Amino acid sequence: MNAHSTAVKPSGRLATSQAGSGRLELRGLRRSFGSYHALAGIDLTVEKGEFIALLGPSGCGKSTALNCIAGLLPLTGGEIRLDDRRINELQPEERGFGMVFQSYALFPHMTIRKNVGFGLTMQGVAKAEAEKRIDRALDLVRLREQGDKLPGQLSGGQQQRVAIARAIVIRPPLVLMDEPLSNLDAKLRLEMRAEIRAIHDAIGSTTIYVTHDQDEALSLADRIVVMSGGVIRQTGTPEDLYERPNHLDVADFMGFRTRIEGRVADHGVGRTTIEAGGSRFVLHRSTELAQGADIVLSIRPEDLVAERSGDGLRAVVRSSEYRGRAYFGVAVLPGDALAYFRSDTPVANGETIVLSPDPQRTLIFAGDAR
Ligand SMILES: Nc1ncnc2c1ncn2[C@@H]1O[C@H](COP(=O)(O)OP(=O)(O)OP(=O)(O)O)[C@@H](O)[C@H]1O
Repeated sequence: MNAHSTAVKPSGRLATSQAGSGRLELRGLRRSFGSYHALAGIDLTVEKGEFIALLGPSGCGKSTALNCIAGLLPLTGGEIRLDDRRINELQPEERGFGMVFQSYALFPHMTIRKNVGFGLTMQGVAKAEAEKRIDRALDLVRLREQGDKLPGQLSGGQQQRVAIARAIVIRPPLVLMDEPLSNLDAKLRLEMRAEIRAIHDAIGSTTIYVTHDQDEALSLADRIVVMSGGVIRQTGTPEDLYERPNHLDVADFMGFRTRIEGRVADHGVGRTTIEAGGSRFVLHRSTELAQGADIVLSIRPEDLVAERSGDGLRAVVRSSEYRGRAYFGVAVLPGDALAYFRSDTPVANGETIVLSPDPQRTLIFAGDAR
């Protein structure tokens, strides 16, 4: 399928055209419900052809952002621009975006072909052209043979593929997906993930994909946008987000489970002495933070290794389990903070261990980072 574009006719309605399009700009996007700010000022530019994942915990405002972009929810502030035209005032159907939701939202009494072709009928596309486009969309989702069935005769994964075909058949400048795989089992999710990216590449559209699953975001997206509390905390490539979270909320969300407050006791080149969790130990790396500065350490379980002795955080094992290759567990630090660790040998509940943070993979945030 060709990448498609839109232009605003003098009447203000969107019409399709073949010129390049799909660049989306969000400027100071706000949406409040009463005094609650679900979106507290979102700025983001999505380039044509990009695959963006909106990632964040439940309630962070992801779906609200998507619904505002789709035109399903009016803004309380800010501006949405598509290819440098303001589209705030356009109705959802005038925006012409393809949408895929967690619930497939298919018409149960219509055949798969009719479901896929529904948007084309609404657009007044001639029958012969519509049939060709339905064939192509069904080919892309590998459902050509199932066209005359009803949705109820298909599996969950197949129904979601129909929903995707329906979204892309109208050749939208932008495809919006809200947790489209949440209703599928683990194996199917993995298969569909690869298919969604392949379809995106094949049609050259711009895609915004909402998820709370970091693996999904890491594997699918060109850029990930992490939200919390109605704002964007960090935007970057999957590698940036995984390796270099720049905010504690992002770190939490990217799997840095252990969070320990402390201070920089001393530092020199390639060496930082830290007091945290009731222990004093050396991390073999430099820091730009001043001596005496309050800090928060943020560490992934695989990078906090249990030893029987040595330099690190002293803690008491609360529980542990074998996960193939290594043991993972939770230990309690003086002051009751929890540390999530890895051990290469079995550890007993109640045993005192020394947790050694990987110096290069431990994040050090200034204590007032929040
Ligand atoms: N119609 C509404 N009326 C009042 N509050 C709302 C409404 N819709 C959303 N909210 C609130 O706005 C916040 C953001 O909701 P939103 O659905 O965007 O979150 P989300 O990040 O998509 O979460 P989830 O992953 O659970 O769907 C939530 O606190 C929610 O309770």
